[in-house]
Order: sequence, then structure tokens, then C-alpha cells
Amino acid sequence: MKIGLFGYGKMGKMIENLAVERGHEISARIDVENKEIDFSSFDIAIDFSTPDSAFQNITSCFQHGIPVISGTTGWLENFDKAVSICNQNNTGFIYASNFSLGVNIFFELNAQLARMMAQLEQYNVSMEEIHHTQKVDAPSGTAITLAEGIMANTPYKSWKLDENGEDIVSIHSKREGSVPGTHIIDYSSEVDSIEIKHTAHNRKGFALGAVLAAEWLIGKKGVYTMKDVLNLS
Ligand SMILES: NC(=O)C1=CN([C@@H]2O[C@H](COP(=O)(O)OP(=O)(O)OC[C@H]3O[C@@H](n4cnc5c(N)ncnc54)[C@H](O)[C@@H]3O)[C@@H](O)[C@H]2O)C=CC1
Ligand SMILES: O=C(O)C1=N[C@H](C(=O)O)C[C@H](O)C1
Repeated sequence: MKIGLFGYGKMGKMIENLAVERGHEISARIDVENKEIDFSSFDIAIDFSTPDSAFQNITSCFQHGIPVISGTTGWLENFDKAVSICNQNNTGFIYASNFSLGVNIFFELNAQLARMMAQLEQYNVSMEEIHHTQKVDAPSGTAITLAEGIMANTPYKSWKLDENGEDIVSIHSKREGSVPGTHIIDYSSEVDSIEIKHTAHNRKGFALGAVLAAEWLIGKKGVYTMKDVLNLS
């Protein structure tokens, strides 16, 4: 597979290493210093760029018929538009706030726990996410996906950053050193607490998941999720 990398930062470089190990070629590296794009040089694009540039990167690929794997967070107000442009151009798209196998299992566990807690009014849910100090968006995309998983399975109606309230999933974002990504969900009552936690030890799991998603998507049309790739429930 010939891959075009959009964003050649921490994730772009890690994906390059893993993709080459798996026999793929990186035929384009697009970043702020290199914005010349030869769309005929790659079969699929993998975008780990910035919230401000992701939509433009992704949709310019669709307009050239190139399928896209997107891991960039913080641009989802334009997600539905991106999906329409993908479908208009009859190509393929997978977005995931987190590509790691562990977090995708954690998403399932979160939904299952939420279903069990849904009727227990004595418990109040909150979330903490911890990331490195270079992260530009808060809360993390993963925390938003987890909050949506809780809201889909309980009476909680919205999520908010650092705000408490009866119907609110309260998310607290911490930025510390070089932490790759930690997410903790806590249900607390007056008498006890239940916590589930995922800790990424490094970025390899995210990168491997993105390359596996690209291998799975190539040759397909339409919009998919990591649930499809990993065959989860
Ligand atoms: N979905 C997932 O599994 C994961 C998602 N992420 C997300 O991926 C994104 C990138 O993360 P990192 O690599 O850690 O950040 P990074 O800051 O190390 O890399 C981002 C790169 O994008 C480049 N960039 C800026 N404007 C650009 C443009 N117009 N076109 C192409 N590239 C451009 C920057 O120069 C930089 O090299 C973030 O949104 C982060 O939240 C990070 C890890 C896992
Ligand atoms: O910026 C990061 O580093 C990460 N971003 C993603 C997110 O916002 O959830 C995924 C992972 O937690 C690392």
C-alpha cells in the first residue's frame, strides 16, 4: 500500500515506522513545511495533523477519490460535512478518536458499565483525562467518545468541561509532562466508588490501529468505524 501521511509529527513518524515494518511505502509526507501534494502518489491517506487543518486535508483527499484514515481530534463540528463529501466522491473513510485496540475494548466496557449504572441514581459519574503538555485540544477526543457512550446508555444528557450538574457528565482535563493518554471514569456515591481506567504506555497502539484500519479500508467504499475493523459486537 502507498500511504500519504498528513501531519508528520509524533504520530505521523510512529505510523511511518510501523507501516514500513508491515511492508507499506510512505510516498508522501504533508506537513507545514511541505504542502505540495501529488494525489496520484498514494492509495490511501492517514491524517494525524491538527484540529485546524484536518477537515481541509481529509476533504481534499476525498475530492481526488482517495480514502482517508483520520485520527486527528478537535475538528468534529465538520464531521457530517466530511462524510457527505466522502460519499459524493464514492470513496472510503474511517475516523476514530482513538485507534488502539485497548481503548476500543474500553469503549465497550464503558457502555456496558453505563447500562448497569443507568438506574442507580445514588451514583454520580465523572471523568478525568490526562495527556502531555503539547496537546492542543481539551477534552480529548477519546473522553468525548466515552462521554457519548455514557449518554447513549444512561439519562445523562450532555458533557461539560469542569462543570457539575445532575444531567452532566463532568470531564476534567489535566496536562502533565509527556503522558501519552490516560482516561478514568468514576461512578461515586456517598458510600463507595467504581472506577475504570485505561492507560496508554506509549503511542504504538494508536499507530498500529491506524495502519490496521488503512489495510482494512483499502478497496472499500463508505464510512466505517473501528468497531467494523476490529469486529467488536
Ligand atoms: N485517534 C488516535 O488514536 C490519536 C489521535 N491523536 C491526535 O492526532 C493529532 C496529531 O497528534 P500528534 O502527532 O501527537 O501531534 P503533533 O503536534 O506531534 O503533530 C501534528 C503535525 O501536524 C502538522 N500540521 C500542522 N498543520 C498542518 C497541515 N495544514 N497539514 C498537514 N500537517 C500539518 C504539524 O506541523 C505537526 O507536525 C492530534 O489531534 C491528536 O489529538 C493522537 C494520538 C492518537
Ligand atoms: O493528543 C494525543 O496525544 C492523543 N489524542 C487522542 C485524543 O484526543 O483522545 C488520543 C490519545 O488519547 C492521544
